[in-house]
Amino acid sequence: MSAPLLEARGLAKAYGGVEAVRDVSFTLAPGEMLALIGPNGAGKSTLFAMLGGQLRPDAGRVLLQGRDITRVPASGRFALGVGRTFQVAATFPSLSVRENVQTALLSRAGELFRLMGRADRSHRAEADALLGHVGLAGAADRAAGELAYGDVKRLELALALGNAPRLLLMDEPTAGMARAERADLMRLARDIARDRAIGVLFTEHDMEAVFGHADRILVLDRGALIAEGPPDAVRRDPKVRAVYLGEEAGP
Ligand SMILES: Nc1ncnc2c1ncn2[C@@H]1O[C@H](COP(=O)(O)OP(=O)(O)OP(=O)(O)O)[C@@H](O)[C@H]1O
Repeated sequence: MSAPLLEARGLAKAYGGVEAVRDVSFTLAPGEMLALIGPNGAGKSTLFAMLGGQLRPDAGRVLLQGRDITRVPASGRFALGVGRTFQVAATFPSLSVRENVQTALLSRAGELFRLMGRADRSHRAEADALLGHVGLAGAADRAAGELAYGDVKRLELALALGNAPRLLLMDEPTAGMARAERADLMRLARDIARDRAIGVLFTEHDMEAVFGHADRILVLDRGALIAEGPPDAVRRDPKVRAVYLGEEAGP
């Protein structure tokens, strides 16, 4: 059997006396949408940062297609095909939508230093193809700063795809979006994950986005993984229900 796309083995991290993440293990397959949920303070951000390379675990391993990347920093993981989107979108507002994607493509190719005067020509066809994938073909010439928020999130997805990731880490992809836009973005991410065999791990507070669009869900509580499985099984799980009982965002 080939190695999973991503494997976490016994990850742990403590801040002083607070065990933020305790012995967490899971795998992620190519093309799979895996959600990471849990109440406030459960350890989601800490786990996410260990997978992205922003934080070194106290114990445990992170493997990408069987390769141990535990000690590889974020920049090195990016080069190995680990992409990331952020809660607050990172775009250049004064550049056009197309130029934003061209810039990401140039930076992948290590050509950023030659950017001046070239962005208008370089990687134009590839940028337009990516914008087509995320439904922004009609907005290519607009300044990124003029986009509606939902479209900024689509642009961010196009920027992440510019690096041809194998694994995409999405931190609260639908934060701040209207309900209808949220479903659209999640569908888009899911289609892209399947079409390109990209494994997607996302944290999310919006339970509709999670239970409607994840193939599988990991549930953290006080640093420990208390449940893992497809949405229906996780929704019925008594441990999960107990954790979310009385919480507004309960599944
Ligand atoms: N830099 C830090 N120093 C000390 N304690 C921290 C630090 N970061 C997180 N913690 C603690 O670690 C635990 C896990 O926090 P973490 O932010 O990973 O949870 P979370 O699930 O992402 O929470 P939220 O949903 O509120 O963002 C919490 O008890 C938190 O207070």
